[in-house]
Amino acid sequence: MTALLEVRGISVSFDGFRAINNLSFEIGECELRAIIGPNGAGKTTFMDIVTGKTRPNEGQVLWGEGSKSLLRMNESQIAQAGIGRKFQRPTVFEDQTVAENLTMALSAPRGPFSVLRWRPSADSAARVAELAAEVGLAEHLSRKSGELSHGQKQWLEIGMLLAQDPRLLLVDEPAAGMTLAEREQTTTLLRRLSEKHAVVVVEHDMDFVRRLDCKVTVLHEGSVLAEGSLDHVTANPEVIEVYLGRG
Ligand SMILES: Nc1ncnc2c1ncn2[C@@H]1O[C@H](COP(=O)(O)OP(=O)(O)OP(=O)(O)O)[C@@H](O)[C@H]1O
Repeated sequence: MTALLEVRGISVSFDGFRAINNLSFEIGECELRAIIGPNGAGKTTFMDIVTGKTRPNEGQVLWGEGSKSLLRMNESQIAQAGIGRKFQRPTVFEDQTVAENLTMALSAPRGPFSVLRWRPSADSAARVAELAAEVGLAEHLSRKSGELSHGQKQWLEIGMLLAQDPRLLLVDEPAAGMTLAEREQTTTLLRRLSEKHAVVVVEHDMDFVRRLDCKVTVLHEGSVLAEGSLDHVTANPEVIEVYLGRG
């Protein structure tokens, strides 16, 4: 399998503290992966490096068929290359409807100036309806986003990311603040998305990770401690020691 994203031996230090320490990671096209690890393991810093927010001191971050170096691109170039990131807190425009938020997201790849000239078309309306259906919001297109539940806002934001047609989606702690029913719908959504996109989910909630039913990467002190099925990694004594033993 050729990797879609390949991270080789990255390290980053903040004031002499090694937050990421010789970390290597690979994900293939249409693969679903969960990243777990205790607080401070380096999960957020890892995503910051992939999306260009933080530059590593060492290592390589390679993308796509041509193994292009993401380290030569800025954050917006990386997003346009096909990496979408969803932060933990939803950042939808609360005064706009679901349809308006999705429509704005569709216009985004055309760049900041073209957004001003961009006008919704029949095609874009169809795409907005398709995106809403994909994230379970087909019935809510005309609702103000501020009226949605926390989980629905998270799905809307995922829909907004999908509008840019990313090849890789990075999703940070989606389960936080969700009801059990919303968490279950979110695992179903993420599994379905991974049929067409690579998806990396950083998550603390073990029941959520179990339902994702995918390969798990355990980070600890900025390195990969274990990798494999959830049952495999949770049987690893080192993982139990550093991670599960504290929970
Ligand atoms: N900009 C920064 N300056 C200094 N230290 C930082 C910076 N960013 C992260 N760190 C440190 O790097 C380590 C890794 O942090 P990171 O946020 O990546 O961990 P995490 O696995 O995402 O943790 P959590 O599960 O709590 O979100 C932590 O010890 C953190 O304090």
